[in-house]
Amino acid sequence: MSTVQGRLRIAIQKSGRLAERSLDLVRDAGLRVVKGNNDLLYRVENYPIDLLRVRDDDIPTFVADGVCDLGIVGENVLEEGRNGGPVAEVLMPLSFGRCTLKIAVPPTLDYDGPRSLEGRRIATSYPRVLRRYLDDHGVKADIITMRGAVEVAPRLKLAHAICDLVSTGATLEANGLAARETVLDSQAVLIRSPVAPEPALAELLDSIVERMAGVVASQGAKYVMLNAPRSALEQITAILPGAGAPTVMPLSGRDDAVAVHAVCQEAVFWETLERLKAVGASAILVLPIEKMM
Ligand SMILES: Nc1ncnc2c1ncn2[C@@H]1O[C@H](COP(=O)(O)OP(=O)(O)OP(=O)(O)O)[C@@H](O)[C@H]1O
Ligand SMILES: O=P(O)(O)OC[C@H]1O[C@H](OP(=O)(O)OP(=O)(O)O)[C@H](O)[C@@H]1O
Ligand SMILES: [Mg+2]
Repeated sequence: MSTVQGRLRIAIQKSGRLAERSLDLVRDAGLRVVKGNNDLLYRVENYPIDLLRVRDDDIPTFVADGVCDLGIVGENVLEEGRNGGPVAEVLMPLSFGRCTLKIAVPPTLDYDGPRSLEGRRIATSYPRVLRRYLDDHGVKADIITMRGAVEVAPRLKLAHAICDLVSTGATLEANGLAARETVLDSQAVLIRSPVAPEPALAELLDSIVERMAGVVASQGAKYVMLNAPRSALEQITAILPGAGAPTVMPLSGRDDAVAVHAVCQEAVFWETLERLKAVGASAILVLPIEKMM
């Protein structure tokens, strides 16, 4: 049973790359968050829920141990936290905090695949994930663990290579390093404790998870309305991304044309609209979707 009587707890990053989007997700799920006088704990005023704001490294353990019922954390941190102890269940990817853990090297290192790392020193904040990668590739190398500023290690002659998170690649470029191997693709995920909440809170927990799933599913989803020649209906349905079966309605005074309404689960690009027009669609309207259950 969860350690806090009468209230659920959600662990989110206090400050950093995931902090704002995590709070947005919680708010979009209908939780009214109020800042207390305690910076560590925010309260939710319309449900018995608290938000625990911590360093992201602590989130997997808090959730695995049942100190928190849910948590939002990067897959990279979750993987690094695996130590044979209890694990949190990954409920869903959240489509933010996307980055890739990569091995990068300076131009002075003659690189020809992971074997080139044999006997070298590699600096990283993810020693466990890197060790697993090296073992999988049969490479023996020394790992130097650094908390931050990993990218300066080769310049300081602390290491021959680094293994660090990359998103735009600007940090690597600024430090004259080139990405060579992908160790892990990562994004933020929602995790759930293996420790059940107290029975009175179980239903609330499930409904919060379901709401968050709805918020994530509606991100990027669009409601598309258009008029189409009846004869082009099949082509139009095929072009609409992730639309399933659209609603088709008659247009008054027109036997040859219909109105089509569809929820598109995947991104609708300008190219999509151009292709729709090319097969005869007109009066195309694309609306954002707020929530989806
Ligand atoms: N450049 C990036 N682009 C997108 N997501 C990133 C990037 N760098 C990191 N992330 C993701 O955001 C998470 C948090 O990154 P941040 O830099 O805020 O971590 P931190 O410095 O370890 O923070 P904390 O103080 O909470 O320990 C990372 O673990 C990763 O999942
Ligand atoms: O490929 P880029 O877009 O340049 O992003 C990569 C950088 O982002 C992260 O650090 P962050 O900026 O979060 O700072 P930190 O090192 O203090 O965590 C990561 O550790 C890299 O240094
Ligand atoms: Mg951290």
